Amino acid sequence: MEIEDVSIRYGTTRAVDGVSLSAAGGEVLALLGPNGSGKSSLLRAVAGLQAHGGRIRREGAGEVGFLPQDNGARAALTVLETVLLGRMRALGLRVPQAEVARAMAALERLGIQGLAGRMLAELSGGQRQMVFLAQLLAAEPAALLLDEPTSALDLRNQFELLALLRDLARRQGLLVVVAIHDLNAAARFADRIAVLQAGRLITAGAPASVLTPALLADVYGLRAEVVTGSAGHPFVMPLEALPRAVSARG
Ligand SMILES: Nc1ncnc2c1ncn2[C@@H]1O[C@H](COP(=O)(O)OP(=O)(O)OP(=O)(O)O)[C@@H](O)[C@H]1O
Repeated sequence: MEIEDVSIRYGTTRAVDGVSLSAAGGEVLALLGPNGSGKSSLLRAVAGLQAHGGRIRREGAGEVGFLPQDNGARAALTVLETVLLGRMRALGLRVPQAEVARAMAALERLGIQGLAGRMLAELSGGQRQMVFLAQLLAAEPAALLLDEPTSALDLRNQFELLALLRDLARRQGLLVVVAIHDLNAAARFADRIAVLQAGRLITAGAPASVLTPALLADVYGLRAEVVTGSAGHPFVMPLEALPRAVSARG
């Protein structure tokens, strides 16, 4: 995937400003940055859902799975498909067994096969988040664009999901681009980290080279220590919030 000089405006707001970035199948790229720094806008543009200046090229075939951030209805169904689902019982469940097995396998990968018969509306926020992830996985995409996929998940589910995504990247050559606020989760599971601030790409590279005290001060306004965790990944420990610099707010 090649993102070249991409800019996105909403009226007079410049949400993304001349971002260039490339990523390849087999890697997990984490998009970091403060609230309003342009992560979601950039992901939506890559997913083909957002008008933008510049160029975005995806090489190779294969579907792109996109998990949007908003917690509302996330089912990737058209209106017609949704209404047709209401006729499923009347029409008889004419989904081939192999497809049901594939869907169950996606649920099992996420450890939520036990939810298969439940109504979506009766699930918790985190359970729903996992269901929509299963929906993406079942489509066996070549690339996954995920906007804060772990925001509603407990610590264990966060860990398992990110580990699963990294495994899929490694074993199936999937490209995973994930916008995420948890710096330590990004450090643990991403091959590369790209940091946005006020729509601009500040830096991109290996977690250990990107997550420095200087960056945390400049971009997040935090005085922080960065230590090397036992797994060899950088681990960020915020110490205090620095006085807000007016120019640094998104
Ligand atoms: N539909 C919209 N109309 C107008 N402005 C928008 C719209 N969507 C986003 N913005 C603005 O564009 C900028 C970037 O927003 P975006 O959602 O891409 O940031 P983000 O990094 O994903 O933020 P967060 O971490 O809070 O999810 C912000 O200033 C935001 O207010």
